Amino acid sequence: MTSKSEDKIRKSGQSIETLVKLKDEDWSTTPEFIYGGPFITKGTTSPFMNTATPINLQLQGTFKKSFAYYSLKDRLPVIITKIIDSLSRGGAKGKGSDEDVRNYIQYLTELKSDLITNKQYKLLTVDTPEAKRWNQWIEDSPNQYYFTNTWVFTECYVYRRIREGCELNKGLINFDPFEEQKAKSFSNSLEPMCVVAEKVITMLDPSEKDKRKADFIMLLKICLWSNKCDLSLSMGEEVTLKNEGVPKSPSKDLVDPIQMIIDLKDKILVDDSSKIVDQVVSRSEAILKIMDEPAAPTENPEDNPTPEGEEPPKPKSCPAKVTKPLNLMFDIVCDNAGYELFSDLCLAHFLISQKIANKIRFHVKSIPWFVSDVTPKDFDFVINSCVNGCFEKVVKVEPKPAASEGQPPEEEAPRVINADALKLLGQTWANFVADGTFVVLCDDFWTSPHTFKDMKKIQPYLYRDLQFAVAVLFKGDLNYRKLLGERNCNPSLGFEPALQGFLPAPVIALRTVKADLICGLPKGKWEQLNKIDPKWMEKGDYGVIQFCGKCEPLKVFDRPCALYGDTCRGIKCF
Ligand SMILES: O=P(O)(O)OC[C@@]1(O)O[C@H](CO)[C@@H](O)[C@@H]1O
Repeated sequence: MTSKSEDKIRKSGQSIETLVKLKDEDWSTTPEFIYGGPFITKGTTSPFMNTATPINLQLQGTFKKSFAYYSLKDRLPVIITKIIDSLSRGGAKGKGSDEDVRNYIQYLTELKSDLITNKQYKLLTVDTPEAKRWNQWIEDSPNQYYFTNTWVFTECYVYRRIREGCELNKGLINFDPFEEQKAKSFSNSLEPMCVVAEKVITMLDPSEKDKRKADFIMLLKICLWSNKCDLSLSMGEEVTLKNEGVPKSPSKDLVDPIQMIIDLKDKILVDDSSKIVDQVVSRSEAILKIMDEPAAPTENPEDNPTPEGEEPPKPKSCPAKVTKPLNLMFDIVCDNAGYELFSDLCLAHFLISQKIANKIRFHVKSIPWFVSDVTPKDFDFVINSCVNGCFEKVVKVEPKPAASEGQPPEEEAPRVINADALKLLGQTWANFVADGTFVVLCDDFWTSPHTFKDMKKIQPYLYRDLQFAVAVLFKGDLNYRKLLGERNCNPSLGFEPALQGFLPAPVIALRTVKADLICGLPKGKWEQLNKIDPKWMEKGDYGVIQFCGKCEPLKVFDRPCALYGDTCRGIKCF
């Protein structure tokens, strides 16, 4: 494609399909595509272009120099192949019958073939309301081919299909093809978990302002770097902080996430952590004040006279009319299980113990997703495994430099790392789950192909739920892509405009960079990093901590009764 036509696309801001028409519907099944990768063929207008994603367009597999193209062509097929291999080696033993497993293997083989030959999506065949919604989204989608739709749509579609293969085979209905990898990744991360747990224990007593701020910032950074532990980027290969290397650690034998914060200081490209702490704390205090105000009665007693001798009913508001939070809630839209979820739980615990929140809502995925994303089962698994954690390591500590010249360096006693603190935290988290301080939610929107600017339209109830939060923390790269509408915006565009109107509550993003889109960089930084390493956006070596404090005020909801039938009787709210 010429730079002139790139310019045209850039300026028009239109989708590529409106400009480059696929003339031949069957182009994707030509030998040129199947046997040599999607090359541009003579005489056919190909949608593939030898460019990176042009600015302001959405990421999609047609841009051959983009991570989307590489991911659809290589990474995702490998992930499917690995499931097939594991099933062939008995990976679903005891879960489904031999026939179930055979069917699933066949289903996955077809799915992989459809993906690599850029076929048109097939509709889901399971008969559930959620699958029907998915089919509607597919049918409404202007482009229904794997490489020519947006990358996020296709990826989500593939994971939804991986799930459908289980739903279609009775014995595999509860089967998670990634469970084993997630469990392994947890046990391989016990060391950094024990190190962090020991530190977190020192952050839980009520503390003065400066210490509280420093601890909050440290936890944000621990949570940021925990996003390196993502099994989809590694295509299922083991990832722990261990293989990330901790260059200058004083005790080299230890995987120490606290030291990592210092070592990776320069890899945080945008750091709003101080602003996050200040604004979250003051919003939490402001909400607390509103919560303490007496509730205005919402009913007219004359309409419902209390029978003589009975206590008048306590005024209850229709949730649709509630415009002030009833709890100090902090929401975490989770990403990966294992060490990453552990770090999120540490932050959540800190927020509760410092009374910045009194309830944490964890939003997780209802189905296995992007290999290592948290499901409700993983959530329980991580907490239970912390409760039962077993680990001990004696680490040699580097001697301190000599106090004065001529003196030998001061020997340090070895450090013993064990799971005592981890168990204690795990037990408290189990109690928090039991008493409702920690709530696990899994709205289907999180496993839909939609980006967040459309949440209000597609899933208005979820949007409104988020509006009650002190802040909403979005973890990881996929959530980041969805926050930015999967759009390759100008890298120096501010975070707020990049969100394109998605402002339910203050938004925090903690993301290690694993896809080629970003916002909020100082001018010139993106170009400078590209010169050092053209692939810097695909490796998770850099991170951003971004914040948008602007949010939509909570108003009376325009959909009173559909959802709240139990509490909302007719047009009157009690
Ligand atoms: O959301 P996460 O776990 O941080 O990252 C998910 C991820 O591995 O998957 C996508 C490609 O499949 C990439 O954008 C990203 O690298």
